[in-house]
Amino acid sequence: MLTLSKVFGEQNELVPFISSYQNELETVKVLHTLPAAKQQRFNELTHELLDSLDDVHDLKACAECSRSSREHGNAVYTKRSKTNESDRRESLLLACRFYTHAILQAENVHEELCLGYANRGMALQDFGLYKEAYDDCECALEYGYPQKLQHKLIMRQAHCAWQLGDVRKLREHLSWLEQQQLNAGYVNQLEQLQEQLTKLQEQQVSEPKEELTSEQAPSLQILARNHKISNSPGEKGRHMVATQSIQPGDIIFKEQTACFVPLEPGLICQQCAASVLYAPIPCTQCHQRVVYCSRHCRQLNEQIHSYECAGYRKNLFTMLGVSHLALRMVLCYMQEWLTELGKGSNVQEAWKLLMAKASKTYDWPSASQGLLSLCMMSHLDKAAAEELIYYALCANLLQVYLHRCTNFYEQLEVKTREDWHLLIAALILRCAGQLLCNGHVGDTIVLRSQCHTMESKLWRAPFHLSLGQMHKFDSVALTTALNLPYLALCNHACAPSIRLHCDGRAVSCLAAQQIEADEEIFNCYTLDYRNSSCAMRQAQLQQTFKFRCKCIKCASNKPDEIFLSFNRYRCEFCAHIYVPSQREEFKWWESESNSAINCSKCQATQLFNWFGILRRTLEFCSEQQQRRKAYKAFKELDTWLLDYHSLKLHLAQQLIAACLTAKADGATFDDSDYKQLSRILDYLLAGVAAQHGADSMTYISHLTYLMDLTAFGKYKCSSEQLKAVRTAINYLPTDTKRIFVNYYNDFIEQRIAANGNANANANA
Ligand SMILES: C[S@@+](CC[C@H](N)C(=O)[O-])C[C@H]1O[C@@H](n2cnc3c(N)ncnc32)[C@H](O)[C@@H]1O
Repeated sequence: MLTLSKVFGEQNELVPFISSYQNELETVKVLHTLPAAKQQRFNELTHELLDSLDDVHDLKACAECSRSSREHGNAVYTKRSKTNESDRRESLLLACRFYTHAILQAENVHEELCLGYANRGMALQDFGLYKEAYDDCECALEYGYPQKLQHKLIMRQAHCAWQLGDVRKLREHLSWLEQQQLNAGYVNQLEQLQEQLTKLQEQQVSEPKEELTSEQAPSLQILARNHKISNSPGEKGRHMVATQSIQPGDIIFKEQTACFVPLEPGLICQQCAASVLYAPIPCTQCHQRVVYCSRHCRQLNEQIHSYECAGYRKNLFTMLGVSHLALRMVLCYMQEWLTELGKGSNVQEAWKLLMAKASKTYDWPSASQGLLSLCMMSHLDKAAAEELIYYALCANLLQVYLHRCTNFYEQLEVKTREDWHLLIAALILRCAGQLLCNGHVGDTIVLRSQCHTMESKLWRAPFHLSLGQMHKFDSVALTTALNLPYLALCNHACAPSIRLHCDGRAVSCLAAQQIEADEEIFNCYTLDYRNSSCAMRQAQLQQTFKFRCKCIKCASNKPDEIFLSFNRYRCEFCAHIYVPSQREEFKWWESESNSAINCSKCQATQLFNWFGILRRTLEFCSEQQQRRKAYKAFKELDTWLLDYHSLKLHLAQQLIAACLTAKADGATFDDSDYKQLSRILDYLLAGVAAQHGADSMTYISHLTYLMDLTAFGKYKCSSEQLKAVRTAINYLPTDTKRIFVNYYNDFIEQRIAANGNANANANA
């Protein structure tokens, strides 16, 4: 297989040096107007690269693997207990895991796919995941489930429809079943479901209201006119300004993008960006790299995916980073941009017309997302020549990919092919340039990497965790790269005045502090002033965003005071208080390299034996004696690590997580364990609030420890903390929120009620 760097290296040598930048169209023209021999070699290289990425799987082997996984699933499912609820659940979830493997491994082998789906549907239905089970039956039918057995699946779908209260579907399936020759057992089931249908019809005098689905929701919601976009010319460009006093926590706007790519394609739904928890539905063509949370999502993404499927199959996009999102932008907004492009009689004119539209000023809140995106700024004109050529080569590669591997160009009939190739490459290049300084990354709370969603110990019922399992949702992951052109109108400050909460493709922008009328509203493009030094931020802002930050934090005479306060050590030899001299040394425990840290006064290299001692005990937290050692070692950190030291917070988190994991695995804890853990947790939460803010995703992820300890009845939770938990839950994305709300209601509410604090419900 050819590598991107090798091909780009060779192509680079064929292309003349671009000494002065004009625009994206002129840049890609350079790649299309080489002397004949060079042009031929250049094009050959692109084609060879695309060909070399073809990864054809042996379908016979896929079918065998899939069958074997399904048979394992069947063996577990058949042996499920009829009496012991927890054993039964364990078998069902394990069977589901095997069936999911079977579905993923089957690739495009329909005979295996339909059986995998049919069997997973059966296990999911038994577990109570009716929506997912219903979809699996539908998939099994789609992939050719044997006709003579189809009544089994339809009966299952009817059962799920009944459980979901879906009268229309239940009626539809029952009327199909009534036409069939069924044996006595099925006739009995049919009669029971007919009774349920009558009951449901009586209950539902009116049809249930359709929920506002993502595709109907407006892309931008300005919930209160508390801000405006200022177009004033000048160094800062457009920016967001408050038009009235905004209180902390007030919502400023909600933006939902049509354009994002999952950073973990196999775990995040390609359509709605939700975490796919239980039952992924993969595209069967692109080696499991694309999954959906439902058939509905798969259907909504069909058009876009038809242009990307081959690219995923070739694993092309992971190599291209931001250029993949740039391609998505072109795919998502092309229809809108075509109106303008189509008016030009040649490529030059078409480009000019579109760029004229891009340089105008609009009423930004009411502009469409395609128009807002078109108008986003770019700094490609300031990029170094190598950077510019790299993005141009990516754009060219994607343009050739669209032409060779998809039918994308069929919608563009208006001009000659060559024109369109130039235009599309120029548009991809332009979008990449815009995304470099306007793109966003979405984060969410996820299950720890070593845990599996279908782990039986985790769940007592669908979306209901078992007691003591909440802490497994203690990880924050960057899951999506999103284009949010309205949010992108916000300028940067190192102490932002907003905070963002992601929910799939949507982001809510809330005031992080009081913002007065006429004050500018700031986002933060880098780590904030508490988590990075001024020099680190200035370098990044200059490099990527091409400006020098003059915000209050950068302009203050001690810009790094707070950041350094999280990194103060006491010297093991002379007791002097110091911070490491090199910024790479600040988080040395996260890096592989073993660079020495020296005291700034006596220059002695620090031994950090205390670190090794604590780290070793963490591995044996199931043993009480080791835990005692760990608590003691943690206490002794006070000597060496000052205040809310980043390392001490890290170790506090590791210690609590290790202990709660040991407890979940059956270790016995006594009151002194809980006392110690509560003390460490108080320190951790206060430190994380100081470093990241009590509304940050990191803080929310640490509240999972508090939730477990409170659920055990072993943590004295203050009413402020409970309020913080309930508020935090409301900021979570819909898919995770459901799990947190259930845990709160299942375990914590009872505890509060027992302590006479009964009226707190997480669904506030
Ligand atoms: C996401 S855009 C923000 C909106 C932008 N001002 C516009 O007119 O589209 C980021 C770019 O805005 C400019 N910018 C953002 N914050 C700035 C600041 N604090 N000072 C100067 N320029 C800033 C930089 O050019 C940066 O690359």
